[in-house]
Amino acid sequence: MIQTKQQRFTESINEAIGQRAHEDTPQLFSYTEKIAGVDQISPIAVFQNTQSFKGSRIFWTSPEDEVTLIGLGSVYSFNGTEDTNSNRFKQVHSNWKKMLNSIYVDNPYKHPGTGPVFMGGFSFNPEESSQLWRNYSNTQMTLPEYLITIDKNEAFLTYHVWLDKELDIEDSSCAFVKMLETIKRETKHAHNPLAIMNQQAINADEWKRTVKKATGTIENNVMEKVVLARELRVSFNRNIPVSYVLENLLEQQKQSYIFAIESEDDCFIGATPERLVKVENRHLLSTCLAGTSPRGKTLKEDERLGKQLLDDDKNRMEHAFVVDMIKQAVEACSVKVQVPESPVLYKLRNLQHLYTPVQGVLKEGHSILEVVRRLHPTPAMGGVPRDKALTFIQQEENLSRGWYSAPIGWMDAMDNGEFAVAIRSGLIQGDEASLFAGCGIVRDSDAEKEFQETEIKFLPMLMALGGLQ
Ligand SMILES: C=C(O[C@@H]1C=C(C(=O)O)C=C[C@H]1O)C(=O)O
Ligand SMILES: [Mg+2]
Repeated sequence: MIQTKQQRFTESINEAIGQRAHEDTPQLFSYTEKIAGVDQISPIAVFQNTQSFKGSRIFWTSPEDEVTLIGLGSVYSFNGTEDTNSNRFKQVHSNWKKMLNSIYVDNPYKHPGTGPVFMGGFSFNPEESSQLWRNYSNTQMTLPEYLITIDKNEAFLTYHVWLDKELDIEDSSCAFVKMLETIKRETKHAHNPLAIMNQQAINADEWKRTVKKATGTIENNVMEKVVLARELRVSFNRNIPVSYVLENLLEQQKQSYIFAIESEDDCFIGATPERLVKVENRHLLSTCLAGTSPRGKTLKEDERLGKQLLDDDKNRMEHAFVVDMIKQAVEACSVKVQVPESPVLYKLRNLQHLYTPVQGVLKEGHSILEVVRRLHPTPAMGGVPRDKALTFIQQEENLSRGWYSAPIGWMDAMDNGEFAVAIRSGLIQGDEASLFAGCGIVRDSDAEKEFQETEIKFLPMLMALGGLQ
């Protein structure tokens, strides 16, 4: 079995070398193999058993259909230089298309999320830079050395290697086969729980004053909605093991995307319920998620809170701004757009939201990144009108958002992909973490209530860090 695999690999790489334009022209080889026995693969075990790639791993699991992508290492990374929002997505798109032209791809499976896949994310604001987010570029997309794709009953391993003078075919084929074995290794350890030593809400009172200022600005008809966020800096008794937090998030937040993006010594991690856009075989799905209530302690209370949320004018208003804008953006690049008349509830472990899906079929010649470019930031993260709200955020929020509330995700060579909005998230730095939470401020917002809303939005991350039971 192993021998056949090695043989197919060697034949393929030799074929790629034979077809290479010139020895001095850089060329990548992309090779995908199906992995037998998907039930023996645990995503968290894969993460734990690949410590040698620490600092350059990307973990991604989507909620309902549970597609898992794990990227290890990097053979090519694109760090954008464009500082306008619109240009950076265009820049990534053209860079990716150019890149794909020089990759020899052996992927007989053509399954979404296999073969060459660009993974990573963006900052909320391309013009912002800060000490806190020093290890994350404003645009950072990576072609991983290894990519493990798990989709329901199928799993795949994709491997990338440069066909250059340093290439040793024997070494490469051994490394590939070794990774096939590593993927199926069991997890070994149980973690000791973490203890919170200190927890500091950054500028909490100032944040409430800013909310009041925002409602004042809304009353003066300068804008209609703005999303304001704040930071909680938490320190622990020891270094935070990423796989421990990841394991907890996977267990506790099943309705969310679970992600971890390592960069050098830091890790941006979270459980976001918010899909920005998914494209599979040109079918497009986006999500409007805004309007929030806690979960009830009993079924009865939960249903009462849910009904209250559905009937609440203030929350419906927060939500409607998002639906209007996403519908417009999706219509600009899709046909057959479908949007339900009214929202339904989307229930998470710690809270519930108003939810409206937006579907369509992406027009020929349009890419997922174009949809991201049109959508980011939606009024669920920025506001309405966008420019007024962004100016308010920039001038008043007093926070380095970094990658919080920004698009993260992946795209493949077949124009499939998925991006989520990175909320319910935190930046892990050694034994400390910065957690972020925000909420939509509209005319009827009350500063104290909005503050409480951000408190419950910290819960998913606090729970996963072991700070709450
Ligand atoms: C900004 C966040 O969440 C957003 C704000 C919401 C609201 O104000 O009701 C709900 C979901 C998200 O669109 C966050 O969780 O940090
Ligand atoms: Mg809200």
